[in-house]
Amino acid sequence: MNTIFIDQKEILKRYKYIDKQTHKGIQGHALLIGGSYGKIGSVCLSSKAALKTGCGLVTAFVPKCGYEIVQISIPEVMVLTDVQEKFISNITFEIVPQAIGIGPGIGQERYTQKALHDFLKINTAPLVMDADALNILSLNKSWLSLLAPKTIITPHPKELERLIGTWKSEEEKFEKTKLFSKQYNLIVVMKGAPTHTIDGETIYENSTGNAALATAGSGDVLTGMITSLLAQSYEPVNAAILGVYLHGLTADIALPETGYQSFIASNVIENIGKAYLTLQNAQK
Ligand SMILES: NC(=O)C1=CN([C@@H]2O[C@H](COP(=O)(O)OP(=O)(O)OC[C@H]3O[C@@H](n4cnc5c(N)ncnc54)[C@H](OP(=O)(O)O)[C@@H]3O)[C@@H](O)[C@H]2O)[C@@H](O)CC1
Ligand SMILES: Nc1ncnc2c1ncn2[C@@H]1O[C@H](COP(=O)(O)OP(=O)(O)O)[C@@H](O)[C@H]1O
Ligand SMILES: [Mg+2]
Repeated sequence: MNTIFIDQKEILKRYKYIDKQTHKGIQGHALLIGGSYGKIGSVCLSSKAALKTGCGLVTAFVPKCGYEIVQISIPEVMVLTDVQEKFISNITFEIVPQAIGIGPGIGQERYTQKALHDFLKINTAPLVMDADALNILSLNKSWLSLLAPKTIITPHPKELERLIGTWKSEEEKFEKTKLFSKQYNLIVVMKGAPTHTIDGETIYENSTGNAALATAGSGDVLTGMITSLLAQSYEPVNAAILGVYLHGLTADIALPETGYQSFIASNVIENIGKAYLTLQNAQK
């Protein structure tokens, strides 16, 4: 098996410094599409995480009921709304994002499924798919062929099972996921403890993170972080690997202060800066 252990040394090979002359227009524009009535928090978490991971602009596309929630909870984020009040039914926008993350909290309404299908048919931006976007794909497996090469998917074990079916051993899980990655030319972020990112035959095993991450919304945050890195022009596989590494590192940094139990997804976002600083300090 071709497994690469992703530690700080491997990350420093991939991490890109900020150009002193940069501006928000070239730092990348990320679009996060998600949320439904009662789950607007997920897209708030993804959007804020995207900003804190360094892209220049973030727009959230949410159902109408999410408009004020996103505007008030994260004023830095721009908001576009669907025509429907409680769920997404028609994904249209005039902005040109450098990357899109779709799925957190989006639900599986029939109209949302159709909206996802129509979106996949026309989308050309680098894409991260998570949560209910993956569950919708599991219900409509023929749509997998609509995904552009190197689309990143970020399933937790249950979402992965819905996509590839059950496995009897860890070995079988890896074999089936590699086959799936090759069949559809996808990058699969197999979330777990630890998380493995699979790109065809290559497995990248992450070295950061701990059980404090077992908390609502921590995956939604990861989606925003990887989308942000994609928007900043990281190659998809490097966006996935670096996003997973920084995400885990936030929990390692926060653990002495929060303990396992009181760490929440917002603490991931709060500690992204410190996680980045470990990389900058290591290169001095
Ligand atoms: N504030 C908000 O708006 C939030 C909104 N959110 C949004 O809600 C939507 C539904 O997402 P979801 O992941 O909660 O539901 P679902 O896909 O049924 O999976 C749950 C089942 O999967 C399993 N499982 C999970 N992890 C596992 C592991 N590591 N290892 C093993 N098994 C694991 C476990 O199954 P069990 O073991 O119980 O059989 C568990 O019961 C989605 O759109 C999301 O973005 C949430 O992010 C929360 C915050
Ligand atoms: N025990 C654990 N150790 C390390 N990481 C974990 C652990 N439990 C969960 N995580 C991480 O937390 C995140 C959970 O994602 P997910 O299940 O999608 O959460 P949500 O949908 O609530 O946002 C993943 O990145 C996963 O790897
Ligand atoms: Mg999730």
